Amino acid sequence: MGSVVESTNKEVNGSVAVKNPTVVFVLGGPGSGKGTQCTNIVQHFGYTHLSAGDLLRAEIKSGSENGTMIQNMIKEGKIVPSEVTIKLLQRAMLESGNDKFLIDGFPRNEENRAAFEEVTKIEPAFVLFFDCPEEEMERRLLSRNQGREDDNIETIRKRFKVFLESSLPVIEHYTAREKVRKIDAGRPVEEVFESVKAVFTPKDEKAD
Ligand SMILES: Nc1ncnc2c1ncn2[C@@H]1O[C@H](COP(=O)(O)OP(=O)(O)O)[C@@H](O)[C@H]1O
Ligand SMILES: Nc1ccn([C@H]2C[C@H](O)[C@@H](COP(=O)(O)OP(=O)(O)O)O2)c(=O)n1
Ligand SMILES: [Mg+2]
Repeated sequence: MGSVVESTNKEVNGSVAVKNPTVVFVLGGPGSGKGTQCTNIVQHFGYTHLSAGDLLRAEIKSGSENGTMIQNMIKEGKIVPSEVTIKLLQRAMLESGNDKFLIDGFPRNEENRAAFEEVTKIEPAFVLFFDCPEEEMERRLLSRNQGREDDNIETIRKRFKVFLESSLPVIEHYTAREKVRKIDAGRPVEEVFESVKAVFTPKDEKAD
């Protein structure tokens, strides 16, 4: 017997998908603090955190047939074809049993964005954008110490270039649709989270 959420799931393009999920895209440059703030949001607001980068790294570790391709692209700071990433996101959404998701680090380019919309028919509730100076992001990435193959200065420079050229246009797309909630992410973690909380708290629950 499935859970309540599973029993109301629907078919999209031949595969089962979560019915009417709430999706928030969490975007920002590498090292802007997406993962850190998502952990805080999960604790306070009951979302499931899905990091596209974490899902891709788990896919490499699992020894899947796409593993080598994903690993090479991540090392080069390039963006993996959306077909691969969207399948991982869809599977994780279903497995979570939840219907509220923070999708962290996706969509990272126009191809990601258009394909997700086409395949899932999901429109994000809003887009949380962590805006952080590049020098600060570089400092954070060089001291992240998670043993990531892409946290070296050569790959970091490539990732910054991809962010400016490919990811910022996605943020502009949603800005034009009034979906972007921009946060000054260059401040200490707790201060950034105060601003994040204000975005997630319904207006009628806010103190005057
Ligand atoms: N506001 C902040 N100030 C200082 N360091 C931060 C802040 N937010 C995150 N960090 C640190 O910076 C590094 C990158 O943060 P992370 O959340 O992994 O960013 P992203 O997912 O956007 O790459 C981590 O080591 C994290 O602990
Ligand atoms: N939508 C995505 C997200 C990440 N990737 C790949 C390419 C990115 O440079 C790496 C790392 O992404 P991740 O979000 O974990 O990196 P940051 O948290 O921003 O430092 O994964 C991707 O190909 N497509
Ligand atoms: Mg991250």
